[in-house]
Amino acid sequence: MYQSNGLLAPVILASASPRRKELLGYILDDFDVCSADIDESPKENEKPECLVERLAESKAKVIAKQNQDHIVLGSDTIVVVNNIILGKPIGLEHFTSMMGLLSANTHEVLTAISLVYQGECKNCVVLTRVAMAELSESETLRYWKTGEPKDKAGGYAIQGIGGQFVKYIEGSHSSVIGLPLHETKVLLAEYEMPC
Ligand SMILES: Cc1cn([C@H]2C[C@H](O)[C@@H](COP(=O)(O)OP(=O)(O)OP(=O)(O)O)O2)c(=O)[nH]c1=O
Repeated sequence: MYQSNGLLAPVILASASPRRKELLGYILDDFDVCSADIDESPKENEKPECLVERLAESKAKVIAKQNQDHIVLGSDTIVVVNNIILGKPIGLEHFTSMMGLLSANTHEVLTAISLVYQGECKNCVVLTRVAMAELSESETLRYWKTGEPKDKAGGYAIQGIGGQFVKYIEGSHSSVIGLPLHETKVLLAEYEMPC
């Protein structure tokens, strides 16, 4: 069968994130999207890199179960600061405490990608360091009211209003937004059709 992406099988992005869909569109001509609902809570004493990889793989596996003839891509992003894992803020209080940890500090953003095809998994975890400026209480409240923080790991979006709080990054910008483009391209290339 001819594949427009030049891969062995069609691709499904196992995600509800519009940002991941947009990013994957930069490297693939054609793919389907299907959101994978999984329990994202960490296990006791689970290391951040293990958690993020497990979640990306779980998302891919849930969708792969019904789509054995597709390459399924799952991804997950978490923020880690002072050894504390930050997911998405569940309310203003939670968000304020997150910003307290991130303000005038450096944190890590971990994004895992997982490709599942015919029962086989290929995973990759990408780490990016982000240095944040100091945020005042009023700035924090104003930012919360924009609505941007609520569906973002660590409560901010580097690609949006939150970009003004980022002093510098070391690593992959696309990974912070949710899908490391270079690493995704490299992993997908392992499924290229032979010429
Ligand atoms: C730090 C940061 C995170 N994010 C986003 C990326 C992820 O979409 C989100 C983290 O939540 P995830 O649970 O990784 O992903 P999701 O719930 O958005 O989508 P799905 O599980 O269906 O794939 O935070 C940004 O968009 N910008 C940022 O600067």
